[in-house]
Amino acid sequence: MADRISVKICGLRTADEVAAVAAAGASYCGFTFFGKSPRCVTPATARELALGAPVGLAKVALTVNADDAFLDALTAHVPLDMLQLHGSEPPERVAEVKARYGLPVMKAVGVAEAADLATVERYVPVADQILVDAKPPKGGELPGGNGLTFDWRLIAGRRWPVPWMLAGGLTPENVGEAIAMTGARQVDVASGVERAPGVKDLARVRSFVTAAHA
Ligand SMILES: O=C(O)c1ccccc1NCC(=O)[C@H](O)[C@H](O)COP(=O)(O)O
Repeated sequence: MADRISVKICGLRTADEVAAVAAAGASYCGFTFFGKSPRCVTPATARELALGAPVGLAKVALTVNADDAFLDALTAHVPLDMLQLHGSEPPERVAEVKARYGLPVMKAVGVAEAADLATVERYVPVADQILVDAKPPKGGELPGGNGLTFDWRLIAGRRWPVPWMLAGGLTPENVGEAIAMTGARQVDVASGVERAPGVKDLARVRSFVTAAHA
């Protein structure tokens, strides 16, 4: 039997959300550290959530062009399993972060057209994982978490020599089709399982994980 699809639910803000995500069978939970995001949490809140997370649920910190001072404080304070770099960090910065903190690093890359796949290739030698996400709208406030899909046919059948996750506009309704079309073995969602910006709908979280696993 093929391995089960791994699911990451991103942008958690409460202990109830963390517990529900774990109980639903997700593999990763994400905490967002980006001031303009409705999903933003402080390191102090993330610490409490991370300390209360069940064993086996990987805790991912999402940052956007964070400097060493922020990452030093974050990693000293919050027990984390992975760093997700969601800004315009170049490959050299990904390598630097990986070496400095000794944590696996996932680099998000926005895809809107075939040419963007060359960007994915640039990160393959340095990132532990790649998050293949929709490209954010030009001039938008958020570099991710916008609920936008991209044309999944662009990556149908594509394989990279590092683990990768599919993200961007996924929902309980479309995640099965997205997996079937792209061959993704890992999926990530933020807004598609919310009832209001930054507030997870726990029934949709369960439906998403069930649909991904099906
Ligand atoms: O979720 C945010 O608010 C966010 C803010 C800044 C950078 C990235 C952000 N989210 C990134 C994620 O990991 C999302 O899960 C991914 O972009 C997909 O989001 P969505 O389309 O809403 O499922």
